[in-house]
Amino acid sequence: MGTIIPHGWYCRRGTSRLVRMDRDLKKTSAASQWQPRNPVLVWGGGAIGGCVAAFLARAGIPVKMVDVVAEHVHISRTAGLRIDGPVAQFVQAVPSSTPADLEGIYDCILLAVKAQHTEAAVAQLTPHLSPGGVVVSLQNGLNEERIAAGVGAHRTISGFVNFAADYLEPGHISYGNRGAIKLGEYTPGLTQRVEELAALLRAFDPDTSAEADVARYKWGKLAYGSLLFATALANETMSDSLSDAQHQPLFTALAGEVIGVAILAGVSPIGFDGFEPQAFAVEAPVSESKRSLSLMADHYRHSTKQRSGVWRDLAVRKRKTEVDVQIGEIVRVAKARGGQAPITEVLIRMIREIENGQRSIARENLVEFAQIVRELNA
Ligand SMILES: NC(=O)C1=CN([C@@H]2O[C@H](COP(=O)(O)OP(=O)(O)OC[C@H]3O[C@@H](n4cnc5c(N)ncnc54)[C@H](OP(=O)(O)O)[C@@H]3O)[C@@H](O)[C@H]2O)C=CC1
Ligand SMILES: CC(C)(CO)C(=O)C(=O)O
Repeated sequence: MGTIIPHGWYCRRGTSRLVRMDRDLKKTSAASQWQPRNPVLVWGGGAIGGCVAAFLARAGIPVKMVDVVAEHVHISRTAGLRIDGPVAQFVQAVPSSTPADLEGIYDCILLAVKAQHTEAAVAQLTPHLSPGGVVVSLQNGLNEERIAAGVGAHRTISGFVNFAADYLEPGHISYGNRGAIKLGEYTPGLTQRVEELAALLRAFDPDTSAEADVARYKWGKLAYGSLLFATALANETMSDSLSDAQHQPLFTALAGEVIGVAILAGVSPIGFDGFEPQAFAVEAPVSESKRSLSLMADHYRHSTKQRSGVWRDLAVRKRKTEVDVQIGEIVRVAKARGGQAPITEVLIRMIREIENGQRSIARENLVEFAQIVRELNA
C-alpha cells in the first residue's frame, strides 16, 4: 500500500516531500511547485465538487471538472465559476467538460456526485482512470463499496467531508462554512498516497487530514447526517431545529440508534464540528447530547447554508434526496447484522412521503416523528 499512485504528479520536483499549503492560500507560492502528470479530475461539479475544483484551480493546480449540467460546464470554463459566501469570494475559470466530451486518462479523480449517482458516474469515469490512479469519494454515505466494485478496492480512497455549500445556479456556488475534511484508505491503514492526497486538498482547506481509519468519521457523519435529514422535515433552519428543546429527545434517540448500528458493524465513530458520538450513547446523561446538539447548531449559525442539502433537494430543487443510498444503508447494515434501526426507518418513510408529494415540509412532522418514537420505546 502507499505506492500505487506514481510519485511526482503532485509532489515537488525530485522529491516526495509533501508541500504544506500556507493558510493564506492566495499568497502561497506552493501551487507553482506542483509537478502534475495530468490534471486532477473533479467528477460532479456541484456544491462540493465545484468548490474544491475552483479552489484547486485558483491555487494553480491543474484541474478539470466534469458535470452533466452542460450550462454549468460552459459557464465554469468560460466566464468562470463564481464562489461566494463568508469563506471566500472569487470567480475562477475551471477547465470543464461533460462526461460525453471528456478525453484523456487521469491519476486522481475526486468524486462528488450525490450518492445515488455513484454507480453511473463510476461507469463513466472508469475508462479515464489510469491503472495506478485513484477515485477519492468526497461524498456522504458508504459509497466506497460501489466505487471499489467498479474500479477495484486498490484504486478506491475514502473521504469524509463536512463543509457546507449550495449549488445556486449554473456557474454559481455558495460556500457556506468550513468543516472537517478527512481522507483515508478504503481498507484501514495510513499510507503515503493518502498523505499526499490530503496535502493536495489543503489547497482547498488547510486543515484537511489523512486518517488511518476514516470509516470512523464516515459513520459519525451518517449519524450526523441522519440529524440533518430530520431537520429537513421542517422549514426551520438547522440551527433552530437542532437547538429546539422540544426536538432534542428525538434527535438524541435518532443519533443514538445510528451510533448503535455503527458499533454493531464494528466501527467506533469519532466526532467532529460539535458532534460527539459518545454523547448520544444510551448510557450518556441527556445533558451531553443536548450540549453536542447545541454545538452543532452553533456550527451552522453563521453559515450562509442555513438548511441542509436534503431540505434544498425537497423544497427548492423538487427532486429525490439521497435518503435510500445514504441513510437507507444504516437500516441495511443493522439488518445484515441481526439488528434493527426502527427510528431511522420512520425517518426514511417520512422523507419519501415528502419526495412523493404525500406530505408537506412542516415543524409538525418532527412532533409526529417524536410521538412515533415514544410509542416505539414504550
Ligand atoms: N452540499 C453540502 O453542503 C454537502 C454535501 N455532501 C455530500 O457531497 C456529495 C455531493 O453533494 P453536492 O455537491 O451537494 O451535490 P450537487 O447536486 O450540488 O452536485 C452534484 C453534481 O454532480 C452532477 N452529476 C450527477 N450525475 C453525474 C454524473 N454521472 N457525472 C458527472 N456529474 C454528475 C449533478 O448534476 P444534477 O444536479 O443534474 O444531478 C450536480 O451538478 C453528496 O454525497 C452529499 O451528501 C457532504 C457534505 C456537505
Ligand atoms: C444533509 C447532508 C448530510 C447531505 O446533503 C449534508 O451533509 C449537508 O447537506 O450538509
